[in-house]
Amino acid sequence: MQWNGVRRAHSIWCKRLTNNTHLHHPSIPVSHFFTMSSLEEPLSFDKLPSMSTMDRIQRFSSGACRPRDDVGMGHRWIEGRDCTTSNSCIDDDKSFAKESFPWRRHTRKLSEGEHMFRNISFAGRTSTVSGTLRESKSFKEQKYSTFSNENGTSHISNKISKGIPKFVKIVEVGPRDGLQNEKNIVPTSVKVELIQRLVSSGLPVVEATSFVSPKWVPQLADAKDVMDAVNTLDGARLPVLTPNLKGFQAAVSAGAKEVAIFASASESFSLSNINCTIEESLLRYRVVATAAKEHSVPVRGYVSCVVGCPVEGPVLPSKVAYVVKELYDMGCFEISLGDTIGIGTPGNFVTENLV
Ligand SMILES: CC(C)(COP(=O)([O-])OP(=O)([O-])OC[C@H]1O[C@@H](n2cnc3c(N)ncnc32)[C@H](O)[C@@H]1OP(=O)([O-])[O-])[C@@H](O)C(=O)NCCC(=O)NCCSC(=O)C[C@@](C)(O)CC(=O)[O-]
Repeated sequence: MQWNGVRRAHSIWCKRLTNNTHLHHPSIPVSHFFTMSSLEEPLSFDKLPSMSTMDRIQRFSSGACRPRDDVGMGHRWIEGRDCTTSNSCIDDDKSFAKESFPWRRHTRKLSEGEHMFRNISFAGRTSTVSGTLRESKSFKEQKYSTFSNENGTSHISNKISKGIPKFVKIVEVGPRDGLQNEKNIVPTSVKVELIQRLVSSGLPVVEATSFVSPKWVPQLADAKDVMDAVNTLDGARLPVLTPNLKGFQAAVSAGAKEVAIFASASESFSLSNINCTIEESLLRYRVVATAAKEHSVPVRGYVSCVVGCPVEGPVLPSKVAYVVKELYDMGCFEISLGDTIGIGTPGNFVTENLV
């Protein structure tokens, strides 16, 4: 599978950046994407027919432990705390406790009542979330669990095998999503080379950068220079994030041929990430979408926190559906559903009646 090829072909830089690849199912305009870590489920898609039911459940459940070799730089997978092998998460957990906790892509199980204390950094802004798992917003209280009985297991198993797409579209977002939280500024030339290599590896879509406020995301302040250098690359689409009209105009001036707008299904996440409510963001994005239409620039849409939010906990599907419909009505040709904090497992999706 292409994913394997990408991981093998590149240096540790690229390995880490494939941690930020988003997968899209192309057969419907509204597609699901889950931000995957390096040896996550995509690697197993092609192997699924030969896997036993229990293998499938383990691979797709939140209890799976990531072998140390497969942990990308800076992306620690801390689930599976019960592991006891030399590849176990126990060591990871110790160092995990010492390091700062980027808000995205990390989850870990805490015992009931254990204190949760996180520095959550949304693109340059850091806030602290603290509480215990007994508190009302905890995922545990909200019945985030994987099925463990036989009926549940076979139900998930059936769902998984029926739902496996025949084709998976990879949207590589490493140069943008992978870099945006890096403290040390990566030189523009390195970013450009990274994009060139990702494109030459055969990836069809490589999100190149963001035309966002440099005050919020200093790492991507060179968006114009990056785009100037890569906008003539053949062989892949190179969308860029645009949070508002200003960003859209700058992107188009720099030669961007596709843009992405990014809303959230969680009010708190929207405020933290783009400093406005969901409704305000949709107003902005309508303006961007209209301008994009005038310039014949395709617009991808993102909806973040479709399973849960680091602040609010579980997110209702109806909230997700609302934002998706708005983006769809604006003209987004594709909408990615983002499991932004990496908690989505087959048994983890909240149904309206559980909340
Ligand atoms: C949305 C804003 C701009 C609001 O930021 P704000 O501070 O509320 O906006 P503002 O309009 O008051 O502008 C503040 C300053 O930024 C400037 N500014 C304003 N817009 C731009 C722009 N486009 N390009 C360059 N500069 C800009 C503007 O000109 C002004 O400059 P000043 O007058 O102070 O010198 C800010 O919050 C922002 O840039 N946020 C971006 C955050 C971000 O990039 N987050 C990460 C991406 S989202 C994500 O990762 C989720 C996703 C997509 O991966 C999906 C998933 O995984 O779930």
